[in-house]
Amino acid sequence: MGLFDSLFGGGAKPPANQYASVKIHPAVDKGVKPGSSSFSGGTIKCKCATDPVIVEISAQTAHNHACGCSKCWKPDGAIFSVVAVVGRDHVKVTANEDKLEVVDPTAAIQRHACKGCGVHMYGRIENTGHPFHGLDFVHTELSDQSGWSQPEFAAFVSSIIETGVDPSRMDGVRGRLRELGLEPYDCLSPPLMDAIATHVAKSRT
Ligand SMILES: N[C@@H](CCC(=O)N[C@@H](CSCO)C(=O)NCC(=O)O)C(=O)O
Ligand SMILES: [Zn+2]
Ligand SMILES: [Zn+2]
Repeated sequence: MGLFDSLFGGGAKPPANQYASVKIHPAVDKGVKPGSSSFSGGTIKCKCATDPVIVEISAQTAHNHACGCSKCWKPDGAIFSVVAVVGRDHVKVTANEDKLEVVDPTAAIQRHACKGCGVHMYGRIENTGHPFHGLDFVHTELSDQSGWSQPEFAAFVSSIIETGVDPSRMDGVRGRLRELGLEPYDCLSPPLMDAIATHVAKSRT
């Protein structure tokens, strides 16, 4: 055994990017880009080559995360979406609003999608009793600006199986998420789950 191994316990050290071949989403696959604390918003645009839908977001986003659920919009080939929240008063459609339709009016989050390209431009909660009422869900990868808040964790990870990922791939997926610093959870992160439970507890009293 060499000096290094005798000092540090021996055994092979795993490479830092052991799971780099596992693709999560183009916005994080090369590493998570930090947001900017001085950033205060910008615009997002759908993928239509002509007459794109444009949405102005006049604030920094929060709680950005990779989401494995079946309902959030994902770019082609991605197994996760990347989605953040922002106060609904800071979200304004500024071009081609007539191209938007609600994907599923019965869902808690009403996702307004472009009829031309299918991209979800914003998800809004209309139920005033919902813990996240007042927050809209947006995909900041649709923006040309940089500085948006960075993804912090991965939510609804087990849900990727519902949209076709083979269960045998889950160790690799969770391994890659951890390498990227996106702690994987099968629902939301503990602070968000606590916020939901606090809301429920208060609404019972
Ligand atoms: N296994 C389900 C989970 C769907 C789900 O509950 N998604 C969450 C998170 S979306 C953004 O983080 C949610 O709040 N959904 C409410 C809604 O979509 O209206 C699945 O994969 O479908
Ligand atoms: Zn479009
Ligand atoms: Zn989701």
